[in-house]
Amino acid sequence: MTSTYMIGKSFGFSAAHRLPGLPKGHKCRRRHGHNFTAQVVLGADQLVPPGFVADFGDLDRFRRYLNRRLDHRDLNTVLDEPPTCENLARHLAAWFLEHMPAHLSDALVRITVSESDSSWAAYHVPGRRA
Ligand SMILES: Nc1nc2c(c(=O)[nH]1)N=C([C@H](O)[C@H](O)COP(=O)(O)OP(=O)(O)OP(=O)(O)O)CN2
Ligand SMILES: [Zn+2]
Repeated sequence: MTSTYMIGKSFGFSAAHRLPGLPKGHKCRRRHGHNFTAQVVLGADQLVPPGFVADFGDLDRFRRYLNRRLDHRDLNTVLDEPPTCENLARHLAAWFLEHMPAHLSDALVRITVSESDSSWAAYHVPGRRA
C-alpha cells in the first residue's frame, strides 16, 4: 500500500566487516571498514499535529541502537549472516519493527543501508510501499 506522505532520516555509523563466501581474491573477503549510513523511511496517509508523519526526534531510540550495537564494531560478530548492506538493512528493519513504539513501527516503509555515496541496498517491509 502506498503512503501519501513520506519522511526519511539518516544515521551514520562506522564499522568493520568482511564478506565470506565471495570468490578467493575478492577484496571484500578481507576485513575492512566503511562509514555506513542507515536511512529510515516512514509513510502515512494522515499527518499528526503540527503536520508530521512522525517527529524526527522520536527516532532517537533507533540512533541509540546503532551507536550501542553497531558503531565501531565488527559487524560479523553482530549479525548471524554475512553483513552485506542487504542483510544489514533487513536486520535493522526487524529490530525497528520489534523495538520501536507502534506509531513508528507501523509507519516503517523501508530501511536503506549505504556503504558509500555510490552503493546502497534497501529492505522494504512487505506490503508497505513508497
Ligand atoms: N550487493 C552488494 N554488493 C556488495 C556489497 C554489499 O553489501 N551488497 N558489499 C561489498 C563490500 O562491502 C565492499 O567493501 C564494497 O564494494 P564496492 O562498492 O565494490 O567497492 P568500493 O567501496 O571500493 O567502491 P568503488 O566504487 O569501487 O570505489 C561488495 N559488494
Ligand atoms: Zn565492505
